Order: sequence, then C-alpha cells, then structure tokens
Amino acid sequence: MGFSRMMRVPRTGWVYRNVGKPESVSDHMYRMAVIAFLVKDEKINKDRCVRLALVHDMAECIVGDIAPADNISKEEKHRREKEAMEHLTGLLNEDVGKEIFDLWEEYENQSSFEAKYVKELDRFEMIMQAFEYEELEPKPGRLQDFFDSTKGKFHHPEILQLVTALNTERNSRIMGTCISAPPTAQESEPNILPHNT
Ligand SMILES: Nc1nc2c(ncn2[C@H]2C[C@H](O)[C@@H](COP(=O)(O)O)O2)c(=O)[nH]1
Ligand SMILES: [Mn+2]
Repeated sequence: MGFSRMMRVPRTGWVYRNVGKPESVSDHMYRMAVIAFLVKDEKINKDRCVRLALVHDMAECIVGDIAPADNISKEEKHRREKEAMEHLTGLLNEDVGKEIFDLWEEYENQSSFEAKYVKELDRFEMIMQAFEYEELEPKPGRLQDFFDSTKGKFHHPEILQLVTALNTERNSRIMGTCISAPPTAQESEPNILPHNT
C-alpha cells in the first residue's frame, strides 16, 4: 500500500455531508501547498510550509481521513497515523524517509512557526472548499458548521486577511439569497430533506 492511494481517499467531512464528487486528501494538500506560496511573512520559511502541506495528511492513505464526527480520540488518531507514517517512510531510502517522517512529526507536534502557519492553512483551505461546494450546489450557507468550528482559530494576519475576504464574499452570497427576487416555486418548497443533504 503506497502513497498513491491518497488520490482516491475522499475527504470525510464532505462525504458525511453528501457533497457530490468530494475532493481527495491529495487535492486538499495540493491546494494548501499552492496557497503556501503566497506567504509574505519573512519570518516564515515558505519552502518548509510547502513541504509540510504536502506531507501533513499523508498517513490518511492508510488510516483514512478521520473527521471529528468519527469520535476517535486524539491519542488513538495519533497512534494510527504514526504507525502509518512509520510504515510509509520505511518503504523509502533512509534519508528521504527520515525527511518526510520529521516533517509529519513537526506538523503533528506543531513544533515550528511553519507548522502553526500550515495548520491555519489547513483550516482555511477547508472553509474555502466548503464555500465552493455551497456555490456549486448552490446552497448558500449549507456548510455553516465548517465555519463555526474554525471560528477564532485563525491568528496569522495574512491568513486572517484571506478568511475575512472569504467570509465577506460568502456572506454577500447568503444575504443575496435572502433579499434577491421572490423565491421560485421550487425554492419555496419546504425543505423536508434531512439537514445534511
Ligand atoms: N463536518 C465537519 N467536518 C470537519 C470539521 N473539521 C474538520 N472536518 C473534516 C475535514 C476532513 O475531512 C477531516 C479532517 O481534516 P484534517 O485536514 O484535519 O485531516 O475532518 C468540522 O468542523 N465539521
Ligand atoms: Mn489536512
């Protein structure tokens, strides 16, 4: 079992909310790595952020993408992911294996500025993707719990700026639904479907 499965491991958070064609773990990490290129803060090593982003969820190609709704303890999630990373990096030559394992552990332990920055990117990428799914459906505001659970968890000024811009656009979309033209016959149907459709 190798790394390539990541391309086919869907992000659980979207699966549980019945999002059509949910992104994979690879999609998530790739976009985080691309956003990491935007960092301007000279105290932060951009290259290390890109590497951390590309490695941080690698264990999920074996363990799967454990979501809060799975109610698996932090300790158990860490145990499974550490075991997976030891296995995966053991498939590589010693130097590369150590480099990747150390990156994963740095993120897991949040032991550097870069790891903390990438954790915020992780949360930002998730709400960015949530908004995109709301737009695609379109069901403005449907994935509000992803925004609620990340409230107050952004601290770096550059990421706060991105989050503010995202929320501004999303809120205008939601408000637009409230004050736009009278609802069509379909929209005025009572929403009798379960909340998570
Ligand atoms: N419904 C929710 N799902 C969430 C929330 N926070 C994270 N998640 C999902 C997203 C991923 O599928 C998975 C873990 O994400 P990692 O990037 O940390 O591996 O859990 C939430 O608030 N609501
Ligand atoms: Mn992640």
